[in-house]
Amino acid sequence: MAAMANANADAATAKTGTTEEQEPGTRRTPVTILTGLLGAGKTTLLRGLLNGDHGRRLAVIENEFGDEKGIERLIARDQEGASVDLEDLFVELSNGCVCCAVKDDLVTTLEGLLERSNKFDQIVVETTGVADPGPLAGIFWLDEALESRIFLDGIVAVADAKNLHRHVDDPRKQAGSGVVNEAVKQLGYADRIVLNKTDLVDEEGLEAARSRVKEINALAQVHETSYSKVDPEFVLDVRGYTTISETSGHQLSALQRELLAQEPGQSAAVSEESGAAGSAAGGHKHEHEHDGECDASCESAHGRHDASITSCVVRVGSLGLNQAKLESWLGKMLWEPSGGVEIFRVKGIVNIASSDHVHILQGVHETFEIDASQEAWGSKTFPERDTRIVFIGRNLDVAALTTGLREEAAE
Ligand SMILES: Nc1nc2c(ncn2[C@@H]2O[C@H](COP(=O)(O)OP(=O)(O)OP(=O)(O)O)[C@@H](O)[C@H]2O)c(=O)[nH]1
Repeated sequence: MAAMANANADAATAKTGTTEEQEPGTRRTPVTILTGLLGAGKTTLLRGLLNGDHGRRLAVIENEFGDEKGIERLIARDQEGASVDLEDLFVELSNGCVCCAVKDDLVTTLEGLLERSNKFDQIVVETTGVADPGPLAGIFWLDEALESRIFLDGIVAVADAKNLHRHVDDPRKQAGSGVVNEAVKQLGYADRIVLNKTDLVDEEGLEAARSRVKEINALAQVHETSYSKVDPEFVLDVRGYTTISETSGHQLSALQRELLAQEPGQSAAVSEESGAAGSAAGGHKHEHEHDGECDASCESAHGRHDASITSCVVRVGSLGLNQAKLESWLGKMLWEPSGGVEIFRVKGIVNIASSDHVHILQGVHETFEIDASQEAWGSKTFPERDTRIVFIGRNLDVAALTTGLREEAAE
């Protein structure tokens, strides 16, 4: 509990740019997105969290299937399981796309909920019925300028070790099949993966599940569980998207270690620790603008996917990059991808030629930001200028990404 209070105090401090004590009621509330296929163990995990002795008061927001086909109702439950009025927030989730029409509603409603109630320290959004957590992540990873009272803490995926292969390598959902593989996508977006139901597999089966998870997502920390028993901190204190000024030196070093642990140009091993990263206060995110309706790019976020989702790390050594060019290249990669490429998650340490400071790149779905950290190149943690970017996505071609970065983003 103490850790949480401190973390929130830090966040409030960073946001106002002062070291003053936070005003009561001004702290930002973390939002956790909980994803995973039916039966993987999400409810078991939630039950454990709601009954857990971690000191956080959780609001769980889940979809309630309504009478009308395709319409679900979001309800919140507090620690005692009592449902909390969400002002009849109805959201069309049937196609998994909440990125367009309901973005503002959802955020406003959650903020309203927080205004009215000091009952919650953290919100967990369970995404049953939403195959694709990407658009939700984009919604909750809000711009500092919005003065939002909520922030995205992390995406947690629960996977069933016994059935992982059956879902992830479903022959009906392979490359070129034109069918979305939700299981792969959920793992691809995750910051933390709870590899559950380990009691139902032998060591060989577990190893196979473990390595398949790592192939898909090299960045996420993975915890193997039976009955979703995890340390609450593992899923509730991810800080996966916090701004750099909210990020401790420890976390930044963790990100550095994480990136260093990855071999260039291939699917990488899962790191020991996941660091939070982001931008300095005052940085701004680059978002793909939608105009209220589901457009073609929105369609691509939930329409046709295959199972060719992996992670890779792109390195360009000491080559100095130009921030504007890098932003423009990333915008192109994220918003106008070609050749079947789709990037879910991007995270890295970047050498911007014009700056002495280590820059951090952070992106999810169609939103990204690059900003200076307080660390300078030449420090113990960052002795040499060196760019390392991890991409998680579909049809990634590490050679093409490296060439693109070299040719289009160099100073
Ligand atoms: N053997 C075994 N059973 C488990 C484990 N975790 C959960 N279960 C059981 O699996 C079933 C599904 O678990 P839930 O937690 O309801 O899964 P869920 O992801 O919430 O499922 P939906 O609500 O349908 O999306 C329940 O009967 C659980 O008791 C586990 O680690 N091992």
